[in-house]
Amino acid sequence: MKPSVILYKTLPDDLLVRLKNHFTVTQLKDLSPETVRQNAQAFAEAEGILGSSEKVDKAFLEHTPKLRAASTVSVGYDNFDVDALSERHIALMHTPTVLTETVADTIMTLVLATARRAVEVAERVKVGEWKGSIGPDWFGIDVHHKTLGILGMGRIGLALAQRAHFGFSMTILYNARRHHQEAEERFNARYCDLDTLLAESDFVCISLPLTDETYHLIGAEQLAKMKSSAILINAGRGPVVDEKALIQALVDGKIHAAGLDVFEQEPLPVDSPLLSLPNVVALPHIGSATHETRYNMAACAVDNLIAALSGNVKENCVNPQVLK
Ligand SMILES: NC(=O)C1=CN([C@@H]2O[C@H](COP(=O)(O)OP(=O)(O)OC[C@H]3O[C@@H](n4cnc5c(N)ncnc54)[C@H](OP(=O)(O)O)[C@@H]3O)[C@@H](O)[C@H]2O)C=CC1
Ligand SMILES: O=CC(=O)O
Repeated sequence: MKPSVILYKTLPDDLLVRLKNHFTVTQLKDLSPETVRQNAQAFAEAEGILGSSEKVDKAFLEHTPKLRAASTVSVGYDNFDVDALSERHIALMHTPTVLTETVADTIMTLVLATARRAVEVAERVKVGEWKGSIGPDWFGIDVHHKTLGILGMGRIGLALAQRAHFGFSMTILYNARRHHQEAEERFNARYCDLDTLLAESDFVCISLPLTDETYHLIGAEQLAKMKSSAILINAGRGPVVDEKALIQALVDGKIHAAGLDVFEQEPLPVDSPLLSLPNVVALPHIGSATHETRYNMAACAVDNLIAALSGNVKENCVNPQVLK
């Protein structure tokens, strides 16, 4: 008999067929307590789950006594209680690498859009304000040859450094838990402590995961250390930045602008003060959202679940110790 799995995300048709070739699939809209209650038998039988963005904690796991693998269509896994999964010997699979280049492109988009005020001035054109030669009140600032500070020199940080170094002749500073020889050798990146990076960067780009250590890593104190001409870009996770402190820093002119793909609450509430600030570019968490990359992520997640439930994992496992 095929193992039972819960799918809580829409998959392209061919990937759904691939999943169904291996498993008995119950497709549900989410993992909310209500959905779990209404489908108690399916959760009781499930050996695998596949989807994204839903919280998977101890309380959820009580409803899935047979679970052996969870496959997330994302690289970030802060919505999973990894310790609780590991205690139960449940493998957590994720999708690194396939999205790296696309997310780095998104970060560069935010760098350029904020520096050149592309969204703001395009809106002005649309409402008919472009009536003659533009003056300094529509000007932006240069990106090329500036200093880019990267918080988190992992896969995405490295791909960003490549773009900034070769494409824009930027000086690269970075902070991570350890030194990254590849970044230093290929992109002449310089390791800095956080305070130095904040003080010297024209652009501070966050590509960090959300963990206990990175929660509110950037607050009022850190924002005050940035240049008043500097721009903050966050494409890691919203709660890495204290959003209230960021709004205050933008309102007070402590920093020049912000480009944000992630927020403390998503979707961003329509009454967020961020939306009324002209120097903020707010994107709806589109870091990896291209047709090609989202397809590749879904395919990777399907293959990950097949590998995990057939005891054939070679890569992409967050807690490989459970496989021993
Ligand atoms: N906006 C979006 O749509 C997307 C957002 N993301 C986010 O980007 C994150 C990074 O992805 P990826 O680059 O693949 O992950 P990696 O694991 O490759 O890189 C993470 C980097 O963060 C560093 N880091 C972790 N904790 C700390 C800390 N406490 N202090 C300093 N540095 C730290 C790591 O340091 P070290 O190298 O020293 O271990 C590493 O350099 C994801 O976890 C996710 O949250 C990812 C994809 C899309
Ligand atoms: O935010 C997206 C991810 O893949 O993580």
